[in-house]
Amino acid sequence: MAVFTSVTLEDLAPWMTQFPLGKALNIRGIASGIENSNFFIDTEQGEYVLTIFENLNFEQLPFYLKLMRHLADRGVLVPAPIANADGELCVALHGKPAAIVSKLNGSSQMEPQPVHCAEVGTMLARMHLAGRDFTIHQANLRSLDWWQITVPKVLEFLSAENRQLMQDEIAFQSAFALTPTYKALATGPVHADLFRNNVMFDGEKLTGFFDFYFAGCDTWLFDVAVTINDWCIDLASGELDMARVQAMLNAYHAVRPFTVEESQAWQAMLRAAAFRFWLSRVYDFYQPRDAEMLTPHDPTHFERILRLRISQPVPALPQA
Ligand SMILES: Nc1ncnc2c1ncn2[C@@H]1O[C@H](COP(=O)(O)OP(=O)(O)O)[C@@H](O)[C@H]1O
Ligand SMILES: N[C@@H](CCOP(=O)(O)O)C(=O)O
Repeated sequence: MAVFTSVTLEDLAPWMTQFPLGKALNIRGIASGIENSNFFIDTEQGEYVLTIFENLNFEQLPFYLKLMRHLADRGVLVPAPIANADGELCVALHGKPAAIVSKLNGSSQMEPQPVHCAEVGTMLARMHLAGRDFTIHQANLRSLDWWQITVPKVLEFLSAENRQLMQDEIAFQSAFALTPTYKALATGPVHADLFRNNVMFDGEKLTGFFDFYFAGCDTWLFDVAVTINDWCIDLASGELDMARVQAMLNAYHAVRPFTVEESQAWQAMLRAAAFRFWLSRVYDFYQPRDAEMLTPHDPTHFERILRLRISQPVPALPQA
């Protein structure tokens, strides 16, 4: 259950008067989700999502909410945060930061076909381009610096074989980040967690990306790699599905062409994207937060994917 802070219509009605959305008519909790308390709300203006942030604070939230607003204003399909009468996107409710965003239609597509992957590739490229003039900088908080701090904390929990894999990969990625090829990669705001459960579809039509709370500034190629490693694989084996890979990469490339340096970095970046989620899943598994709130994801899934991306050739990026 993902309503950690409960809100009634009586609580909501006076709070809502600061937003230009008319009267609140109905509120219902959203059961899925693991981080925050989420609600669908109906107002005189339409349907919205209210989120009460359980972990992020008032200093951290402007980056995420302003990025979503910036992207929405440029036609990227993401929930648009609604400002109150003072222009604020984040306002206290029951003493915690809260925001109202537009509701996306549809549901997550958990068994994607090439047509869905092409939609995601197109919107991802549009999102990267639209983020170029976003002026707030926040690093991806789950990138190399975090990996280097976190690896020593989890090594003791791993088998000798996996310890070796983790040490080899952090050494490889640390060295790769110093190369001219890596330094030539385009960067900007990225979603960094664009898994199947963070995108809405209405049939074959994408209606939006959401859950931006791992977003940060990083290489665009890392974002592509994270997305490919979830959307374009056989979930049981972790093997890439070529039809879905080609559909996503070609659609992305048609909007924002890949560069020569990105082609050179592609396999390393697929490894980085697998490594990032292997590490965070191992960390969450052995150092869980409030246990009753969180069923840790299976770390072996991304260990398997990492081994495959190291040992097998990866499909080339399209070239101009
Ligand atoms: N803007 C939105 N429009 C429609 N549904 C949404 C929106 N934001 C969240 N949801 C719904 O709420 C659920 C939980 O949201 P999520 O961001 O995954 O929560 P958490 O941050 O707690 O993990 C999603 O699976 C989705 O069904
Ligand atoms: N996608 C990550 C974990 C983040 O969870 P989310 O539900 O907020 O996307 C993983 O699979 O490890």
